[in-house]
Amino acid sequence: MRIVLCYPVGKKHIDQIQAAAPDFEVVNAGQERIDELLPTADIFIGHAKVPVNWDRVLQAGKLRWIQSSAAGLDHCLVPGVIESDEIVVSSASGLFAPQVAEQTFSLLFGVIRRAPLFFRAEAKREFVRLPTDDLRGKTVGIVGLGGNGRFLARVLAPWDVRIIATDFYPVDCPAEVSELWPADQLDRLLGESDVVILTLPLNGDTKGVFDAERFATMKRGSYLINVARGSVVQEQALCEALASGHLAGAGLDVTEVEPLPPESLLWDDPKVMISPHVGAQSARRVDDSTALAVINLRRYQSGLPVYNRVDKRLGFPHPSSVYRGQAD
Ligand SMILES: NC(=O)c1ccc[n+]([C@@H]2O[C@H](COP(=O)([O-])OP(=O)(O)OC[C@H]3O[C@@H](n4cnc5c(N)ncnc54)[C@H](O)[C@@H]3O)[C@@H](O)[C@H]2O)c1
Ligand SMILES: O=C(O)[C@H](O)CO
Repeated sequence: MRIVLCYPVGKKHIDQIQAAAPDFEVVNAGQERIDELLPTADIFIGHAKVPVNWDRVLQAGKLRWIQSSAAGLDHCLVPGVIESDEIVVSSASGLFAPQVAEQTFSLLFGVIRRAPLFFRAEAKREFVRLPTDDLRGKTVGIVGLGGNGRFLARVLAPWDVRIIATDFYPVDCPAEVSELWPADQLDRLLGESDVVILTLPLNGDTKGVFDAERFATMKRGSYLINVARGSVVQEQALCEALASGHLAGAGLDVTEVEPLPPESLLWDDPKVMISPHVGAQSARRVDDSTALAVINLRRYQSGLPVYNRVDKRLGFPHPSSVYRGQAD
């Protein structure tokens, strides 16, 4: 039986996985050999950034479990995997919440404190003083109160903001959140928020949901921060909402196409701050992904349900499955 890995593991991580699954052969495919080796895997741990021939994987009929090293599963939830009764999929939901919050803060404060304009002036050695906005007292709407959204709510609270949120499972409202509504109350959230932060998954229901109508529903002068997936937003509509002045700014860690094409209007807009999908990045990312994989490997082999098991049609875990650092 074979475990195929595809994330930037070192010897330490491979040893940890091997120790947790002594009956398995552990093979580190990396991005270079993932397409070739995935059909031979019983278990896949990782995150393929390169195209994979999933038909070949499904025809081989070996794969039983995917432990993603990413929170977003859009890379592996192809129709054959979704329809399979045999393949379990679990995610890294919430695992990178502190880093995603740091990235959200740098975009959020960057945009409201006009960092893109100041950086442009700085590059020209110009000392340009312009009025800036501030966060205190504003209403922040978090769309998707999972691992990332909840962490953000906690760390935003000291700014005396009113935090409202929507979630697919609107249960267990944290103390920092004034109102938690079901996902279908998105327009209500948009109409009340000065800052909207996207922390929801990309799936059939959420693709392109931020269209011209949604932007028109947002408050005039509000900000959009997207640290989820670029395709949740229709970028043309976003550009128009910014150009008309309806939106005061946007901070984007993710874009519809990555890398963002050179011709995109977003590059030139001084109200926009862009980062190259680095929200989950940190030196400890691989350690954290491996720690969850090891916990789940032990559970999987003992017949216990793995943490962060996703509903494959939705692409995210039920709250009861979420790993919150429980001791095993
Ligand atoms: N920028 C980055 O580097 C980065 C890093 C991690 C995650 N992400 C993205 O952010 C998403 C969230 O990450 P997470 O770790 O918090 O995942 P998570 O699974 O813990 O949280 C997602 C939450 O969104 C909710 N949700 C689902 N559909 C919704 C809808 N239509 N409206 C409102 N809420 C909805 C779910 O119920 C869940 O609580 C991931 O799916 C991934 O695509 C991006
Ligand atoms: O989903 C995630 O974990 C990040 O976006 C990296 O893929």
